[in-house]
Amino acid sequence: MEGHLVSRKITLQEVQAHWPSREKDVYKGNFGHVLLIGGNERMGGAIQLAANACILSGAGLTTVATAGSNLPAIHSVRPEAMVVAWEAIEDWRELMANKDTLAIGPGLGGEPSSFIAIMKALQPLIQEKVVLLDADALTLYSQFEDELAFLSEAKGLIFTPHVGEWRRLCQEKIAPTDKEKVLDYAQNKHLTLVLKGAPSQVFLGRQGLIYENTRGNPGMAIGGMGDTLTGILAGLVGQFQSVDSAILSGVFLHSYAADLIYQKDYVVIPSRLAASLPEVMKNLEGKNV
Ligand SMILES: NC(=O)C1=CN([C@@H]2O[C@H](COP(=O)(O)OP(=O)(O)OC[C@H]3O[C@@H](n4cnc5c(N)ncnc54)[C@H](O)[C@@H]3O)[C@@H](O)[C@H]2O)[C@@H](O)CC1
Ligand SMILES: Nc1ncnc2c1ncn2[C@@H]1O[C@H](COP(=O)(O)OP(=O)(O)O)[C@@H](O)[C@H]1O
Repeated sequence: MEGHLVSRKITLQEVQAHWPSREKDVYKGNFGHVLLIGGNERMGGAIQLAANACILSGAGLTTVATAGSNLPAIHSVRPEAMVVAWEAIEDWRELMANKDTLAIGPGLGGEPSSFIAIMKALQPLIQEKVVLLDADALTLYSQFEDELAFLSEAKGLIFTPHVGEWRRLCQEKIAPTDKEKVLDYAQNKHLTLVLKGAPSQVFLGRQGLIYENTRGNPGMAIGGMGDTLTGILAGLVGQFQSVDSAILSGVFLHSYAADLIYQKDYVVIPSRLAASLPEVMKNLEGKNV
């Protein structure tokens, strides 16, 4: 039956109540090292947007693995990022070993062999990692689902499809409005599923819960907005007590920051949204220093 399950709401009050404050003596190692993988020669902007949002949402350290041609652009826009050209990577496992969160997909392109090589390198490390698949990585996942079943053993597994990617993921078998079946899908795969839309829904497969976002606006209908969400989510994972609270808070933060811009602007430019994050997060923390 469609729409049978009741969703909880992700509200400003709830997000504010659980927003973490930074202790006085923290250092970058307390907030996670994120590895972002994506950005082929044509879509370097996608991984750049993700890296920008990841850093500006407070990740302790951010490393980007991308096509070599993207390195100068990323360095010049976000010197805080460490950047590795994927042509030069001889051992993906070594690169992944000291990273806590891996986000794969923005601008990756659809070429299967390098994706499978990355996934094979990840397999022995899977239980220590939080893994987020987005964009082209979701399309590739839908083609190699059986080989990638090991992903369910990850410390945290997050998929962030828009409706087009969702259709591919479920082989057109589950309507995005059929919450019961979407939750079943997330539960079977031990997955936190962010089904992006207006509004976005979050299916917490490991807890059997569904949340609906209460923010977002039509100014967000612009390329790069999902890449920005991926950066925010990856950036928050190392800053929250649990993966699920980071994802719920991140989905809210993304659209809340967009709503603040939409009050004045007709369209919400993704890099502008990212630039506003440190201040918006400070207000969500709500603690006077
Ligand atoms: N600056 C850049 O380099 C950018 C790169 N991008 C990258 O472009 C690649 C392809 O992503 P796309 O999403 O464009 O293409 P996809 O082919 O993955 O998805 C688009 C298809 O899904 C359908 N669809 C149905 N509902 C949809 C919805 N609510 N939102 C979006 N599509 C919906 C569309 O009609 C279309 O057929 C990704 O790697 C992405 O990261 C984009 O994010 C745009 C910006
Ligand atoms: N009309 C809208 N109302 C609310 N949120 C929207 C609207 N349009 C887009 N969004 C949000 O913007 C983001 C778009 O993501 P996506 O389609 O993956 O972008 P891209 O692939 O170009 O980076 C999602 O988080 C989605 O929820």
